[in-house]
Order: sequence, then C-alpha cells, then structure tokens
Amino acid sequence: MNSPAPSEQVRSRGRREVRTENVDLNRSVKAARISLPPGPPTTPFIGNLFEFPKRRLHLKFSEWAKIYGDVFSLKVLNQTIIVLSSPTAMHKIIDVRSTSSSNRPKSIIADMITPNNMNMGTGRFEATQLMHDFLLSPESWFDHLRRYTTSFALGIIYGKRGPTLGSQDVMDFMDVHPQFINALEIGTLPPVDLFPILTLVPEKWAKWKRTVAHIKNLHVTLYDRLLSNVERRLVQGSEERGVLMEHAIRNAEKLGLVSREHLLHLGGVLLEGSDTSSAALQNAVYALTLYQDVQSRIQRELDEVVGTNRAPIFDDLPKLKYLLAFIDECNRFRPVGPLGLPHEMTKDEIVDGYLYPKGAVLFVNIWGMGRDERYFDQPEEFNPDRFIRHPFGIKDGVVDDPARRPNMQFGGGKRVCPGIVFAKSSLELNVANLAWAFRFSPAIDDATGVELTPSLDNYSDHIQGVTATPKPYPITIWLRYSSQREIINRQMAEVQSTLDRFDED
Ligand code: HEM
Repeated sequence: MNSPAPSEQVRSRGRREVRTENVDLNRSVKAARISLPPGPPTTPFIGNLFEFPKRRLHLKFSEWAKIYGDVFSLKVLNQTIIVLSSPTAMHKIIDVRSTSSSNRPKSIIADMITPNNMNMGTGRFEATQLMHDFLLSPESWFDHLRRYTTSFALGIIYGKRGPTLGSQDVMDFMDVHPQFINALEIGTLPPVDLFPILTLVPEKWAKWKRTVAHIKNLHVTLYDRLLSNVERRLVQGSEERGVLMEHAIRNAEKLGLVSREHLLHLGGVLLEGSDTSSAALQNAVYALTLYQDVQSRIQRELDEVVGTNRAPIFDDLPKLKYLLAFIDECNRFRPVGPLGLPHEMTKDEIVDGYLYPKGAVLFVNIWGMGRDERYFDQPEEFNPDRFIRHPFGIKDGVVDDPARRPNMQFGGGKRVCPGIVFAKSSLELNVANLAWAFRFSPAIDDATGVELTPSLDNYSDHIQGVTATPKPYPITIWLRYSSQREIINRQMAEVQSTLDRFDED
C-alpha cells in the first residue's frame, strides 16, 4: 500500500514550502498548488459522494488503500477526507503534527446528543465478580461482559459501580448506548453533517430530530443522576473514593469545567470506555470458542504458570506469553475500532509533498494496517504464533515499517486513548481468568443436534458503529475442574466487602 509519489514538480515545490517555516502556509499552499494525496477520481461538485461506502467504511477504505496507497484522499461534496493506512502515515500526521491534527470532526448528531462533547479501580475485584457471574449463569455470558465493563467504567468515573444486570445505571446505559452508536452510524439518520441545511427542518417533519432528542434525554437523565450522587457524597462529607468525578468537582475551576453541564458531559468517558472494552472481551471469547486448539494451548500454559489451586493474578501475566500473543492476534484480527475515532485538521500541513488541508477529516485505518500483506503472512488467518515469532506479528524476512509501535489501536497524538492502561490490564486479566476457569465450546442446536459454530469471519456478525461490536451468540461454557467452583466462590467472598463499598449511594 505504498503511496504513489506526487509529480516531481509538485513534490519539489512542496519540500521548498515546508522548509520556509515562518511563512504563511496557507498562502504558500495556494501559490504552489500543492495537491491532496491521490485517491479515486472525483465528479465535479459532488466528489466521491456516490462511491463513499454507506456502512463498514474500513472494508472499502482498505481496498482503496491497495490501489491509491498508504495515504489517499476522498472528497464528499466540499469535505476532504484523508485515510492513513500505515504506521508511518499515521505517525507523520497524527503523532508528529499532533497540534494541527487533534480536533475531532464535527458530528452534528453527536453534538446534539452530548452538547459539550467533553471526552477525556476496582478492576481486580470486578474481574473476580465476572468469573463468578459466568459460574452462576453462563448462558448470560455476553451480558455479563457488558455489565462488567459498564460497572468498571462507572467505578472509575463515579465511584459507584453497577453490581447486577438489573442495576438501574447498568440497565439505562445498556439501553441508551446502542441507540447512540446506531444514530452515529453513517446511513442510519439523514446526512446532516454533509447537508447542515437539514437541521433547519422543523421537528414535526424531521423524525430524526425526535430520535436525537430522545437519546439526548436518556443520556442527560443518566449522567445527571450519576453526577448528583457524587455531589451528594461530597456534601455529606462521605469518605472519598478516589475517582475521576470527585477530582473534577474539587478542581473544576482549575480544569476549566466552568458549568455543571461540563461536569455532566464528563460522563462521555463511560461511552468511550465501556463498549470498546466489552467488544474486545466478546471477541476474545468468540476466538477461544472458534479455535479450540488455540484454547487448549492457552489452558496448558495457564495450568503450568498458575496451576489449578488459585486463579490468575496480575503478576502471572508477563509469564503467559501465548495468552498475550492470543490477545494481540484478537486485536489485529478484529480490532474493536477499525478506523479509530476520526481527527480533524485545524490548519494546513504539507507532508511528503501532499497537502492535508485545514478542515480535512483523518481516518486511521487500523483494520487495513492489520491485514497489510507486505507485513503479515496470510492476514486472514487467525494465528497467535505470529506474535510469538515477532513482537508486532510481522512475517520473516521483511523490514518492518519503522513507525510501528505498541498500542496503535488506541490512536495517537494528543487524543490518544487515556484508558489504555485500564483497557489492556482489564482485557489481559479477564481473558486469563476466564480461560483458566472455563472451557468454551460451540452450542448445539437442540432441535437438530448440529453444532452452532460462531463466526468471526463474516463481518456482518458485528454491529457496526464507531466500535465494531460482535452480535450475541449462544455458546457452551463448562467449568474446567470441579475444584474451581470453590476457589471462585472463596475469592468472591474475599472481595465482596470491597465491592460493596462501591455499591453504596
Ligand atoms: C479495548 C479497549 C479500548 C480501545 C480499543 C480504545 C480505543 C480508543 C481510540 C482509538 C480512541 C481515539 C484515539 C484518537 O483519537 O487517536 C479512544 C479515545 C478515548 N478513549 Fe479509549 N479505547 C478503549 C478503552 C477505553 C477505556 C477503558 C476508557 C476509560 C476508562 C477509554 C477512554 C477513552 C476516552 C475518554 C477517549 C477520548 C480521548 C479524547 O478525545 O481526547 N477508552 N479510545
């Protein structure tokens, strides 16, 4: 997916412009007529409007990257979109030119739902409850994972977790979140970002406005209740729980959180943290179920390193090499954010002779990077061993892209995901716990006796939004050794009092 070089003339002009750092770049760009990165041919006025994919953008973007290169551009009406499909392409603009590339593009719908768009533990104990929940009601495994990540995020932000699937906060979040993600998906609602004039249509004729108002109302009600809870605890002088919202309220002025509305919208962290983490865990459970040999090998390693008399702990993780390789392969094979979160250019930049104009939307094509045949052997195969052989899973005999680094799926520059540490440690410990305690196998259809094999191959098995969330699927979950029941129950009893403190209002 190499970028075709721009014409020599343009390239040499581009280089000259970059060297004269103090000049007005906008003026220089006009004078030099520096071009956008290459891309599919455009039609006058509408650009690539008709070819622009309606759903699952990452699949089409990855196809185009093979034709037009690691950096290609699209035009949709007068909106420029630039897609970055290699670590070097991402590094040069998202990391190195972070000051100019860290805006989030405007999404009128997201803004209407979360007006200020302010985006910025109890993990070990929650992980024990997750194992315990799987033990008590394995058939609800999919929802247990969602409860766990929602509760974990609620704990980090508000210091009040959601102990059961029936907890009000968990139920409300699980109700509103899919509606929100669905509303943001291109094609669900009218394209108001492209045609802002649509926002002028009165609500009685614009059903989408009523949908958006409804989702906003659900969000505000939830965030208001959660914030009020923290405010009440602080007023009552209750012992602080060391969580994000207490810090934000105490330091509101210093942090520029000038109104209660700002605090209210810090709840957005819940959106970023919960769905991504549960999708990553759900993908891992699918992969364990689908690739039985891989599961057996993980379990042999767990038995050697951890044994069967206790559950895994954080200190075990560095020794679980195959398990960590499995998680890396899951992230490559089914990244939960196939295009990350889009960025927007706040000023013109020229990189390698191409223009990244102010206002352009940037997508980091994590999906395409993970299946780039220049670096990955048989990228459509699920094979954790590639990460045993090479830290980034790169095939033998090739020189890797020098800009590749760990955690690329968490974005870069100033907007890099602030939840990396939480997300990674939670994923690793929970996969270790679940694979240590349970055997996962495909469910059997009661009527036909046929195995219902879950599919990770068909991307339609994922609900596509900003996050690619797998759809629920029945599987069979067995306890590996009967002695583990007692160990899990005992560990749960040990952490219960700590968890209880985070259940109180
Ligand atoms: C597997 C789990 C996760 C993945 C793959 C993930 C990925 C990402 C990505 C790609 C971005 C955009 C970065 C960019 O624009 O360059 C992001 C932003 C963000 N993430 Fe995560 N994330 C995960 C878990 C979490 C968790 C657990 C939390 C919080 C507890 C969190 C909080 C956030 C926040 C607040 C932002 C917005 C940052 C900003 O706009 O400045 N994420 N995440």
